[in-house]
Amino acid sequence: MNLLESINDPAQLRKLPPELLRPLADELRQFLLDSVSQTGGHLSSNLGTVELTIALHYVFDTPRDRLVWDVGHQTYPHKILTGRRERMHTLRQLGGISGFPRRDESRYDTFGTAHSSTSISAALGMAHAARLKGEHCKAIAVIGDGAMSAGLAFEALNNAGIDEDLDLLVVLNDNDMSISPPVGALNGYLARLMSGRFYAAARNVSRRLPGPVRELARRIEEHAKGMVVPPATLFEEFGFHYIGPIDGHDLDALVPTLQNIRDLKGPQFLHVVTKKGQGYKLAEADPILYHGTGKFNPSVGIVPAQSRTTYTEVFGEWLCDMAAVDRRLVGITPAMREGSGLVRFEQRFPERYFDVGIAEQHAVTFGAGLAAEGMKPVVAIYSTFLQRAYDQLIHDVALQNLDVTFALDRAGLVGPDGATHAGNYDIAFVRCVPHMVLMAASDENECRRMLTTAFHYPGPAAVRYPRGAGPGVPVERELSAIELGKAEVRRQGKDIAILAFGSMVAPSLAAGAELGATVANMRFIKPLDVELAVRLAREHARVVTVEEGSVMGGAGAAVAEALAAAGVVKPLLMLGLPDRFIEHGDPALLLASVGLDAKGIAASIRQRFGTAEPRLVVSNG
Ligand SMILES: Cc1ncc(C[n+]2csc(CCOP(=O)(O)OP(=O)(O)O)c2C)c(N)n1
Ligand SMILES: CC(=O)[C@@H](O)[C@H](O)COP(=O)(O)O
Ligand SMILES: [Mg+2]
Repeated sequence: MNLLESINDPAQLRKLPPELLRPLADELRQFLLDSVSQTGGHLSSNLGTVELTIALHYVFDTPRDRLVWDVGHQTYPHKILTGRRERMHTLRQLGGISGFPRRDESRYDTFGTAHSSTSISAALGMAHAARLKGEHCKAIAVIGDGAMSAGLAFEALNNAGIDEDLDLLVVLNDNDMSISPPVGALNGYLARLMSGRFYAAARNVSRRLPGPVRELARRIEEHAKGMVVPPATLFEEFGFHYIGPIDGHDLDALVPTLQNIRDLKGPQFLHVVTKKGQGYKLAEADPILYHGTGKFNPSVGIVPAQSRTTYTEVFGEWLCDMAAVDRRLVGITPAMREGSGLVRFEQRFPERYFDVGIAEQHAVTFGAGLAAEGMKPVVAIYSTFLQRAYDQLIHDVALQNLDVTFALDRAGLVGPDGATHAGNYDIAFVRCVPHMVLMAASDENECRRMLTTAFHYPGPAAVRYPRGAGPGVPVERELSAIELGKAEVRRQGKDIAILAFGSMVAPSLAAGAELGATVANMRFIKPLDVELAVRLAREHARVVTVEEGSVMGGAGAAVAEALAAAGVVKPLLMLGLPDRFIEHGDPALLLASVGLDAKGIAASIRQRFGTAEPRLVVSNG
């Protein structure tokens, strides 16, 4: 019998006898592997949550009971069991289902996520809402050990445990991994809990467990008699009833434990131990490689392919080169060692490498502290995750004019991760901060030079660059800087001046060639090359700005402000990302869909300036 195909809704799952849950888990895991190997996606974490997902939907009355996933990259089993099995082949593709929970995708997705450590706060809000509305349901947050390391999670714990009547369950899915190995004292603490708490765990749940499990628990309890009762856990000190750790792949332990907890009142904390990559040997052996995958053949595994140099690799190499010549350089990542290109740096300069955990706010202020003492920190951070640390950027770094370099990876559209991970706002939110320097790299070599420029600049400076490869420009070995605030004209034309920023220089050059327009690589968003912008505006009948970032408040707006301040009134077309969230999909298709490929740029210019009389046009795409 194909069990999985018979489940289109958790209500159907709940009708299964418990002995069919194991075969269901095996089918689900196989389906998951087949499916993700054909679409790409977050594999290891999902292989690890198969049993936990089944048990949660089996025991709780979802969606009446609110299941809130943290990060949401481990929700494929949840998607499969909640009516989206047949759409899994569309995962993370244009028009397909998202790789993360989405409220508009399913009523089982109670809270949209993808940035980490929000689940306890959101579930707490839901638990309070239920009580205020007089509804009876449980709010359940499922959070990983990596996500648990963030301040936000602890803010929520701190707030939740004081309320003894709250119908809240926090499930800690502890697989002893973040994307890379977890860091910090919490990780050590969880490991100690795992080694020392089995007796307490068994004692806590044994009284209401079914036959065989109760017997096992009784034997453990018996065996442990005479042991010193361990002190209260950290989570108990926060006001939670702590249960665990239990084996998160053992349905015979998970289901009765959850059934037991279901009937308990007050904040509950269940510590579940799982294995990242469970059930697929290759992923178990290398959960980092299989954290996020492209398409691959499951019987062979991921085969490293020759590909073009990425901006991330350019950064990683620059960091090592600069660290070799300047001992003050310190590299900081908030839990994104692989994604941000710091693997080699850690190997070569371990004493100057800091993975601070999923803690963007701390990463930035930690950098500020280092800079305050004369070190030269480089904070490697995805544009989207810098959003988490905006106050730290302003209050701790910029306000004190501290010498921190920001390497802003994944600037612009990122593709399959979609709107949650798109780095669309950094231009708008960084350029308005005093003291900040902000550059956008138009090719790989310029990226290296800009990083050197930012590093030598004696204040806060950021370089933004996109996900993946650039135009393929060879990268020099020297560490040469660019003159601060100086743009360059890359193509001389007439009538139209295109002022392009970063990744939009290459398509603008192609559009400029088609239209006979002048094209400038503006390089700096701040300080803007006002002199060149004004001169080009004066010399041309029409001005166009192009950026891979939000048009509102973006680089085009900076040009508009500069022209207005200089009293230059010219028809101005501002191209960039529109005032809406852009979904997941192939990055090239996404850029084309918002008119930011060469064809789209040329078409927009023709469409807006196709009239005989130039007119002032401000477009938000
Ligand atoms: C605010 C934020 N920072 C960084 C990330 C990138 N990220 C996604 S998953 C992940 C690791 C999460 O570890 P854990 O919660 O233990 O889940 P696991 O991957 O082990 O299943 C990280 C760092 C993110 N999504 N959000
Ligand atoms: C879930 C999450 O936040 C990360 O795993 C992210 O998907 C990584 O993105 P990149 O693939 O761009 O490194
Ligand atoms: Mg983990």
